[in-house]
Amino acid sequence: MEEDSVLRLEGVKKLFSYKNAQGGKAAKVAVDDISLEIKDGEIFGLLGPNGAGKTTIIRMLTMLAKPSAGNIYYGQLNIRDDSQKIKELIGVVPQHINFDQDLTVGENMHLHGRLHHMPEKERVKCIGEMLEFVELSGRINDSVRALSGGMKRRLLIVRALMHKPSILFLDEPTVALDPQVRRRIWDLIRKMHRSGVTVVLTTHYIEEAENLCDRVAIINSGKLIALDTPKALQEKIGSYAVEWDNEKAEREFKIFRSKEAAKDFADGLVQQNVLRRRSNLEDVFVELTGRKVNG
Ligand SMILES: Nc1ncnc2c1ncn2[C@@H]1O[C@H](COP(=O)(O)OP(=O)(O)OP(=O)(O)O)[C@@H](O)[C@H]1O
Repeated sequence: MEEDSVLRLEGVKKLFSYKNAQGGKAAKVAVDDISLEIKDGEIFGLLGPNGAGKTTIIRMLTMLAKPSAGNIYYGQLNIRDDSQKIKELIGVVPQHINFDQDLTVGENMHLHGRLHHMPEKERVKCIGEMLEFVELSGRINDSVRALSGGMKRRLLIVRALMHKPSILFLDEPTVALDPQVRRRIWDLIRKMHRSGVTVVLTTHYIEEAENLCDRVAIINSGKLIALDTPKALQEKIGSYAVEWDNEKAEREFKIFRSKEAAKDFADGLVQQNVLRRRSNLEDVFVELTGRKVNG
């Protein structure tokens, strides 16, 4: 175990059993033997396409689902024996907004605080601070229904911070938000991170993983394909890319280790719309899996 590790997965597996169309028994391996460590103070990303197994991993880490095999440790604590203690350490931001829409902003926050056994005085103080943190102080008495999508998401994030967890999990924190609102959420995640929280998030947005994460685990079909800093992952496959349109007007690309090799290749191409650029995490994903993250 690494010294600065706060969370460790050892051979974690999740199998879902279900009935197939013929009424027979079938099983789906959603998470397949994943081992990794998350370090204190990092922003760690689980990147993969829809159905890769990211949500299932987060659900096991936050004890909403039990692993079929393997172990999960928070420091010395094990999710099987120490779930109560671990619940106090973690905050969870679900993928879907799950406020009580008939309650106000303040009432929803109080509800969450009561679930964590926070006394009223502490709740009032904390809610004031949290709403200020996300510039929603003026909305405390408004119905949650009246907030924009971006505001609801900011509120969802600070609600998960009320009991002062040291690790925050966010499942697709910016899904379905427009680019401007997405950037605002990124700023909020960075701000929380600067205040000392370790962040674990899932995403299928390449840009999100590249911009936000210190390290990224690439997940495909339940398996861990690669894990490193975005820069190191890019450098592993080669830092330079050339792309062009093929005969069917589809984009193709090739990766190179040197700028000169990329330039020579690009200069020799007769195809349309030739572009030279730096490689990115999408290229890493395609090189390693043969498929696109979002396609
Ligand atoms: N309760 C379940 N029963 C059967 N199969 C399931 C169940 N939950 C998830 N799966 C399957 O497990 C696989 C992984 O799903 P999961 O939701 O973890 O993926 P994901 O990477 O989070 O994708 P998304 O971003 O779409 O949520 C998928 O093939 C999914 O259909």
